[in-house]
Amino acid sequence: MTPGADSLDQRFAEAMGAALGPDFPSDIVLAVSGGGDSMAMLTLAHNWAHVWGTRLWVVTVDHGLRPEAGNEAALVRETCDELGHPHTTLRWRWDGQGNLMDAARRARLDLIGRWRGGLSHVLLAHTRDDVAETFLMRLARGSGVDGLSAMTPLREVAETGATPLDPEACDGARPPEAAVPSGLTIVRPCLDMRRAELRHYLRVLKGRWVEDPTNEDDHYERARIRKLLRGLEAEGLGAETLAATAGRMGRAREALRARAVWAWEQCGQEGGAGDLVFERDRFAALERDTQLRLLAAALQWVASAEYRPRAAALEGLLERLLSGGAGTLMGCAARAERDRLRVWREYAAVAGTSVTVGDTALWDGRWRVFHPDLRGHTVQALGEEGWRQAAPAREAHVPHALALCLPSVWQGETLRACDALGVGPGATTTLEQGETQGAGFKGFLLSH
Ligand SMILES: Nc1ncnc2c1ncn2[C@@H]1O[C@H](COP(=O)(O)OP(=O)(O)OP(=O)(O)O)[C@@H](O)[C@H]1O
Repeated sequence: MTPGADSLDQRFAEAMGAALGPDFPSDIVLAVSGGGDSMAMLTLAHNWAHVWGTRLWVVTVDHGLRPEAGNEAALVRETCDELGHPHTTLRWRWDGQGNLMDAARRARLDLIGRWRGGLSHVLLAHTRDDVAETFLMRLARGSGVDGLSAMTPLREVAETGATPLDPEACDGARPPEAAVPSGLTIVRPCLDMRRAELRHYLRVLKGRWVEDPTNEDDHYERARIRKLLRGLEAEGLGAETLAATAGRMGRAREALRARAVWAWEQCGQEGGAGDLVFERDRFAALERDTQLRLLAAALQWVASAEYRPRAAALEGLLERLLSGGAGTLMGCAARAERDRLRVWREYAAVAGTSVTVGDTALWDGRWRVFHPDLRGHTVQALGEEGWRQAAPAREAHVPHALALCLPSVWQGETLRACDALGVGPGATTTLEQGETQGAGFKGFLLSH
């Protein structure tokens, strides 16, 4: 039996309470596409916010992918006007790069992150059906424990960077900036609800929503998976079972992650050039999953890469290291040294990349270079030429291969500074890998 509207309001309030704890933020962002799930969430959040005196900021991203997208944004706006919440439409256009659905999801979060001002919480309307579908999709792709883990009701996400939002892309109100910038937390209060329950809720309340035709279009993997799921449901392997399995995978992942963090504390260390070092004997004594997990995370951290390396390539590199060899993967170099294993950035992967001193952009996705005296000069890898020019002033003992990939400041052809080597005017280069924000490799391990 489908539960009635009251019980869904109750469950929503409980989910919010569990996710936020006793200190509710005064203002919250709601990402609403106009589809059934998020339109139901809008009504649930409206009822909830009314009780708690919370202000809701509703945002719709118009991906410009379908002619109806503008109408969907208009429907959300109308509903917000009726309910008395500010609504904003953010516009995005695909540049044709990468997988469209993936790019749209990324762009959505990025745009909302830049628009949100000082607000820290964004509500998404993922349901238990989404958990089951994602599980099936990942299963079909051959994912391991990490990929099969269920989404969580609360997730801190990577800082979206300081690129300002283009005012042309924003139609509507913008939340004010906070005195102290905060991280971004995604809240999924509908994660224990079924899509059918949310639609029923909207029908009972005579709420409106738009059915996205791509949800039934077999060109999209998501649509095919939904069909497959309906078939499996008929055979007794329903969304509930799959979602529960995904939940168990999440717990398994937590346990494996905790072991990797423990192992890192036992045998790992950050080097002085953005590299990572493991004590060879202790690393060799770890169980295979922990070794793979540490090596994968090390490569990801050093390369600032969003994705884990492919399993086969990772296994190959691990074998080479364990047998005393070396290799490269994902723009990183790794080698066994006398009593250590080291992973560092491969020079070839950063040669030619540059930012300007004082830019908000990080160099190589993780170095912040700030020199008040050298503003406007170029940041790039040290390379052979920099190594040669630095020779008279080189202080620190950084091996040649590692030094090549160090960020350094250039004025034309002349090396002006390289902090790790003690060259130039003072240490103002910091490792600030986006989402770990100074928490270092341990912070990265904890969040991956
Ligand atoms: N264009 C968009 N603008 C704002 N928020 C969005 C948009 N698309 C998705 N979202 C948010 O992300 C959540 C998950 O996105 P997904 O594409 O998986 O949604 P869905 O299952 O189709 O849900 P809905 O029926 O609400 O569109 C949505 O429930 C919604 O909160």
